[in-house]
Amino acid sequence: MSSAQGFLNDWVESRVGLGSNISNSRNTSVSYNIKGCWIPLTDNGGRRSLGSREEQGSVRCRRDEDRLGWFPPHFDVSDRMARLVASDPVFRKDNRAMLSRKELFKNTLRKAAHAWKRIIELRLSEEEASEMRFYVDEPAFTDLHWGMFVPAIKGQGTEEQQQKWLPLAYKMQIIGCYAQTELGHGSNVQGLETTATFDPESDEFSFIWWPGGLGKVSTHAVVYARLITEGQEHGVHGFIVQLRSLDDHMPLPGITVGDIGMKFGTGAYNTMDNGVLRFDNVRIPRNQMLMRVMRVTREGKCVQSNVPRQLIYGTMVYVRQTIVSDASSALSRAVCIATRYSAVRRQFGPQDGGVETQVIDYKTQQSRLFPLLASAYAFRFVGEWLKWLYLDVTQRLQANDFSTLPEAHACTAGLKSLTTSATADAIEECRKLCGGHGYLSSSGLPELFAVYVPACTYEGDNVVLLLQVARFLMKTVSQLGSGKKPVGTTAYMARAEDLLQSRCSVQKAEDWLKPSVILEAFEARAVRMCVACAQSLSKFQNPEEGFLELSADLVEAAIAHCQLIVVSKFIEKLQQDIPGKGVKQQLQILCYIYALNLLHKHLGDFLSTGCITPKQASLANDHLRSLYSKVRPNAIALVDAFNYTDHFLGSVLGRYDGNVYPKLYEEAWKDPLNDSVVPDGYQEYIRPMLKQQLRNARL
Ligand SMILES: CCCCCCCCCCCCCCCCC/C=C/C(=O)SCCNC(=O)CCNC(=O)[C@H](O)C(C)(C)COP(=O)(O)OP(=O)(O)OC[C@H]1O[C@@H](n2cnc3c(N)ncnc32)[C@H](O)[C@@H]1OP(=O)(O)O
Ligand SMILES: Cc1cc2nc3c(=O)[nH]c(=O)nc-3n(C[C@H](O)[C@H](O)[C@H](O)COP(=O)(O)OP(=O)(O)OC[C@H]3O[C@@H](n4cnc5c(N)ncnc54)[C@H](O)[C@@H]3O)c2cc1C
Repeated sequence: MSSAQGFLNDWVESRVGLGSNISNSRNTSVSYNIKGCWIPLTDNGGRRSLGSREEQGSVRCRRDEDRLGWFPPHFDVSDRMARLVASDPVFRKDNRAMLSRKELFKNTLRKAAHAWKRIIELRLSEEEASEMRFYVDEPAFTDLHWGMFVPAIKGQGTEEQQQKWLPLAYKMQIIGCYAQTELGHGSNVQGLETTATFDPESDEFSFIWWPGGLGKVSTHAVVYARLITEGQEHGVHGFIVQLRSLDDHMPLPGITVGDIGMKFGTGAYNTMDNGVLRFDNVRIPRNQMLMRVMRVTREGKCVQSNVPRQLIYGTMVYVRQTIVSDASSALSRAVCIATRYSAVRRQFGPQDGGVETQVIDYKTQQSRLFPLLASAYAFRFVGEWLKWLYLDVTQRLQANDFSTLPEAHACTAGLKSLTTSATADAIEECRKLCGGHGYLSSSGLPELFAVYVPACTYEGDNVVLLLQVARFLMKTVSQLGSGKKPVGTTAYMARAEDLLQSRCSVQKAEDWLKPSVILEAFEARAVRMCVACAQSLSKFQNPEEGFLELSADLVEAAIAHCQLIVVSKFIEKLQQDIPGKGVKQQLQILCYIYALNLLHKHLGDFLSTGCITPKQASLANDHLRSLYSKVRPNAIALVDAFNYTDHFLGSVLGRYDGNVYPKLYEEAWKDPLNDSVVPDGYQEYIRPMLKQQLRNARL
């Protein structure tokens, strides 16, 4: 169930918004707030001086009373929380790269405690608290507590277990993590070696285990282990295990726990205490096994409930869905920095010695940057749709309708994989788009990359997840002749026969402006790649062997299917009423850029499957180029629309006021190396070397 349910219900009697001390005003040349983001379309050719906000025109900001479609975050909430965080010195983050791991981690604890205090003081709603966590912008143990520990108990615990554990978790009287991965097993959950053996004599389990989880904070964990009762194995299940004393935080007997050490980058994900945990005959009461899927009786008998055992993986489905929306946020942030800086940066220029050219005006810059801008919007829309799909499946599960679970699994797995891979690559591309200054820590991009890139691995390695999508697609294809009609995101496969034959109708570049033409090209490509894989698979006597042999092609087919989902949800979004002068038109342009850029990048697929001809590919490319010119005048407005504060962006290059160079200079002097003019070590190392050379020279 969504974390939107029951949150803090036990202790917050009424939910009130923030007090009036937090400014909600913002002057800008605006027209429309779409899904919590703001599109202030400019009328000055997009070349706003990047001056202070007060210098911008002050057309009244239109609120999103008539919000559209799937569940957009409230703009007001988001804006208020961003400002609340930005104005609070405890949430300062510009010094992260300079801190030692211990200082960094302690500072994270301080921020988490302060955030919790503010949440209580201000009686924040769940939505507000969640936005606050977003703007604090620092991975912390609380993410796992709220994001995985609580959902695991909600999804896999019985009513009775929920009543016992959730109030404690909601009040943070216990802090939990999600301990599933072992030293030797992450992707292969069924291969976990940790065992939970039921001992009917004492009514307790014993564990031996090695997890990745929270190394320094959690008092409890949901631990995944293979259940053994009466000498028989019953698959992997979740168990609530207390790790540390609630009095002095010392590990309980039989438990060895600690941090796994520094990870990629400075700052970045090192604010998180990923941990190592060893159990040595730890015993827990029987009723601490999460028993919604399977119950163990007092006698040690296993009783299967009517819910599918895949529900044990339910927490991962929930988190994968949130990761898709997070991808849009991380990507929009990098794109905002790169776009603003590209408008400030000038290189080369007219031969007559006039002002140099803004690098954003180079077609190469546009062809690298604008597809990323389009992707940020595309991922936002698909993320909102996925949230809807997730809520829908959870409601169905409650009514014992499990029919849409496989699709929900395939969509969350596939879109998590697609969007995180694209976002990680995009952040790195944005760094390069900012030239040398992008490599500076103060650009904000190196840390953003370092903190973001593990999203390609956690919650399921991206390739492993695409193979899950491929499995689902092969099943769908194999059922095509059986009368079972594919539905939801695979509904297009019902038209497989037509799509296998269809010919793209494009004759001139503008024909690529028809959503139906784009959709059909993506559908035909996906269906043809899936059917080709299915045909190759059918040649193997052993399907599992075939699956392994063809896995690289299957991954490509899964990507084609997932890209189709993103394109189709973008197009669907545009079929809705979108108020605001010119907004829909801008989004349409971004939609075409998203789709045609994918087509260009994956031309091999489209050509080799015969979906389009080389001539049509060339027309698509011509059209793509012309679309970049249409985005250019509004590029700054389209990134201002994300409404990120300078605090959140954490980037000198992405500053709203465009005052990049003086601030870069200022920032450089803040480095501890510049605390003294002559560096520490001069006397020991530099001086003797120089003197030696002097002596040698004299000789
Ligand atoms: C007060 C403040 C409030 C603030 C609020 C704060 C909110 C916080 C927001 C949340 C932020 C969260 C941050 C998260 C940080 C991330 C930290 C990272 C955590 C982790 O990484 S946890 C560990 C994750 N581990 C994995 O993902 C492992 C990946 N492996 C697997 O998922 C599986 O093993 C597998 C899917 C790859 C294969 O499994 P298995 O071998 O069992 O499966 P089969 O291939 O045999 O398939 C069996 C059938 O089951 C179906 N299936 C598989 N998975 C699922 C699923 N998840 N759901 C439904 N069905 C599933 C398969 O499709 C098969 O079906 P079939 O019909 O039989 O073919
Ligand atoms: C920052 C971070 C935070 C994490 N937080 C948590 C947490 O809170 N709780 C938790 O339990 N875990 C956590 N994890 C662990 C994470 O979930 C796993 O690392 C992840 O699921 C990948 O599993 P693995 O490490 O076993 O990779 P592996 O499966 O060993 O992957 C290694 C390579 O093998 C390939 N591969 C694996 N299987 C196949 C296959 N069947 N076919 C083709 N290729 C394959 C992969 O594509 C990859 O290239 C975290 C990890 C990171 C990096």
